[in-house]
Amino acid sequence: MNWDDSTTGPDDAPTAPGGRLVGSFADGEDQAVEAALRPKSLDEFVGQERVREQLDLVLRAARARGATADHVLLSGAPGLGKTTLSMIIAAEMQAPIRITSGPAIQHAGDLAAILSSLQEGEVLFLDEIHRMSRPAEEMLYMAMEDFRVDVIVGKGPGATAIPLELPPFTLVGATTRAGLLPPPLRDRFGFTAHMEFYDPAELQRVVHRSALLLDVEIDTDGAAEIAGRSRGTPRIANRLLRRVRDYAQVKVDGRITREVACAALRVYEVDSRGLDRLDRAVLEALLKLFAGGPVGLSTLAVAVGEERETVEEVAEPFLVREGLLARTPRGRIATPAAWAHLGLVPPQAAGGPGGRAGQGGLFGP
Ligand SMILES: Nc1ncnc2c1ncn2[C@@H]1O[C@H](COP(=O)(O)OP(=O)(O)OP(=O)(O)O)[C@@H](O)[C@H]1O
Repeated sequence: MNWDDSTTGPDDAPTAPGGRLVGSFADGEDQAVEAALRPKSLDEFVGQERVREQLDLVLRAARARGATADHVLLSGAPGLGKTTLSMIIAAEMQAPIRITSGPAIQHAGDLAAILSSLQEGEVLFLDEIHRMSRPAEEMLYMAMEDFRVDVIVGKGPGATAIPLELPPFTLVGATTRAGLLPPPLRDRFGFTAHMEFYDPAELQRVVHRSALLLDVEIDTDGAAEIAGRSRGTPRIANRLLRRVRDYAQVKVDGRITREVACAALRVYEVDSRGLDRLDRAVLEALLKLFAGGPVGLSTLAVAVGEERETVEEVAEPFLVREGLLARTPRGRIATPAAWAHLGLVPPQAAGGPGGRAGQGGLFGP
């Protein structure tokens, strides 16, 4: 996704309907299986060629110098492999890793406790670093630069700062919103990588790799079909693979072909472009009720019976990224691709209200 901070939010923010198959945040089941599916080295990590190459250099050079690697900032949408990459950094540096997140660090003292217990060379993975509290963030500046923090003891005029030396460590910060990071924090990272959405060929490799680890038989077309519906995100690819595997086990002989993948994903209502029921409901309302727009967000939300925020934060980012919907100052409008995807004819072309063309194969053969 063009994870453009100004126009998009997480595509399955907390308002998302529960258990969304194409949501990019990890659910309980994901967390249970993700450990088994995570690549353990840079060589195993699929795609993101430039990031991999640059990171490889950073880590090799640090290893050759016998030094701790520079701090690394990883930005990109959820499920693209930021946690995985942080673990790989630790593995490649043969260092232990400590995992925490911005929301877990509300007080500077929370951060001081973590920092003061780090071992030399340890990797500290700080997920959602943009959600850390301000005082903790300021403490981090000094820790990153000078490997030192000032612990404030007492309150008011009697408060004193006790300097605390820290062992050299590597901070790996992860954020979905690099634009929200204050520049002084961003500037303290020696290496910054933006993770892009994966192309279908890369996702196909992710699916094949995971199928092998899960002991699932899948052919090239079956993997391509799952990859094409995974919204550029390995986490979604792995989740769709597991659901298709269920279908293949119960309905056929366990082997995943294109036909099996299409039939399974029809059951789960994930269409050929990776849209789910909510995404299509928004598009259908826009096309059928409002002739493709422009229509205001609130009106559109009422039409689909969802909260405004759900439409804006859950459905729209992917529709915008796919070039199916545009946000304009006058309201939401559908693009020609949206008409084509739902197999409908725009009013101008039909010479009247939007008409139905032959129903395109929304879910594949
Ligand atoms: N490049 C990759 N190659 C193979 N598998 C990958 C890759 N990137 C991610 N995955 C798989 O996708 C899943 C999600 O990855 P990960 O947890 O690292 O994402 P994330 O960006 O940290 O997400 P979040 O921001 O929600 O924590 C993992 O199971 C991992 O195995």
